[in-house]
Amino acid sequence: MSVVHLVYHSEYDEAFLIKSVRGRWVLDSRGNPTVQVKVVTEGLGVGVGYAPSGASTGTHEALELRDGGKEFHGKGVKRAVENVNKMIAPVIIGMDSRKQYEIDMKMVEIDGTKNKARIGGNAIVATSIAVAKAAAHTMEVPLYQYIGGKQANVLPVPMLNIINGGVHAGNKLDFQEFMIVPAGFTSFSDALRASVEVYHELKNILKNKFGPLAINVGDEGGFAPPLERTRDALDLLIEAIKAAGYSPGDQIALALDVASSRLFKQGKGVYVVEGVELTSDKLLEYYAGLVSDYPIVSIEDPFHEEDFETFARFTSEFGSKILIVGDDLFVTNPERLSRGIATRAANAILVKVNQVGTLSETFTVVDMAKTAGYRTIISHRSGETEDTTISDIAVGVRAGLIKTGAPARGERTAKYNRLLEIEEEVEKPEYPGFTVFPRKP
Ligand SMILES: C=C(OP(=O)(O)O)C(=O)O
Ligand SMILES: [Mg+2]
Repeated sequence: MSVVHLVYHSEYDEAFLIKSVRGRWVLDSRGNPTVQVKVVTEGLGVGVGYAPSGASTGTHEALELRDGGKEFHGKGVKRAVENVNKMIAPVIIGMDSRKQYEIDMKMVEIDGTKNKARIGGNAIVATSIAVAKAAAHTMEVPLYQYIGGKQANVLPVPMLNIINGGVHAGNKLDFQEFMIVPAGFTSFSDALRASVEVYHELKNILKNKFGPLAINVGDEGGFAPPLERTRDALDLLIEAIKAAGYSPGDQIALALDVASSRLFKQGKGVYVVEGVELTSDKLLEYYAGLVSDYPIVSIEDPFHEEDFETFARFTSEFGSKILIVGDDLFVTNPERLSRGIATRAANAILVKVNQVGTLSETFTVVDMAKTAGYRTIISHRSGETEDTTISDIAVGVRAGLIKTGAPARGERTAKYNRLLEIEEEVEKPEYPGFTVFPRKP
């Protein structure tokens, strides 16, 4: 049975017909242009969708169409916006906004490429989201209920990236994300409050140890201190959790996104970690050491995006202890996920709508993952906007987990704030805590 069910009434109702579709460029959190689409229905339901943007993108993601040339240093989205207004709008105007799948497939069809390169994944994803929001608004239901029905009441466990490294920061940390995971609480709001307290303790610790420059932040709002070693970053997280009065492992655990495709040297077939060349076997041993020394509950992209084999070995050895998450590995793509399921490459998937390009394909992936017993983590991108759609998706599909950066910087806090609002709105909010992980560390 499908775990995602868009509330859909088949009767004809003029109110849901799409009246207008308008694309424009707006700015994202890195100061780059991105695509915004506004869809209005005949019943005057309004939906606004945005394309987020990654920095450590997977090779197999839907293509983000950029103009090249001089404007915006080549990052302009004029063509993508034009594609919304000239290619997508004429086709979907007049369609029933509740027919998400048909609309998404229409866009896939007129694009005609495997990776949405013609119209642009950015044009398509912003439209897909705007359509769902316009339908929900017309129906006068919140988006999470439109996606998951009245019974959608599970708030996700947040994974908060509070030390940034890799391509998201200007420091020398090889790993991209050092996250705290407040799983030992009974509600989302308590978990978030505790995380914010840890964030502020970390800020004090960093300032005292390294001076005020150490509290500059990276792309996702986490601090980007002048560290070089993974263990030093993890030690600081433990220190901050304790300083805030919480118990590491029991109340607040740790998680990593290695984003290891960026550390992999193709020609030599090795990873460079802290200046040392490691084979995939040695890297696996390195992770084993980290898992035994720290209360780690999840490691994302431990191996590069084509290495299903070592992923599978790691999962068979550590899958009963931690989540092994495929992000660049799966790129929210049904075909790559089925390969992962068949080869037992992981036990969790990072879900980013813009990696695949439409809501319908995203829901298919979530369904597939859940059916295979995989955990699902709904995720932001490092380049974000004020859009809060992922919060509603996380609740709507009962994802259980969300990854949306530090609890600072407006484009990240918007998502947390939306979840606080949803928690108050639903009748019996549930917070899954450690049940979404194989075990408490
Ligand atoms: C959120 C991430 O970063 P980006 O958006 O740069 O891919 C990630 O790698 O999980
Ligand atoms: Mg990642």
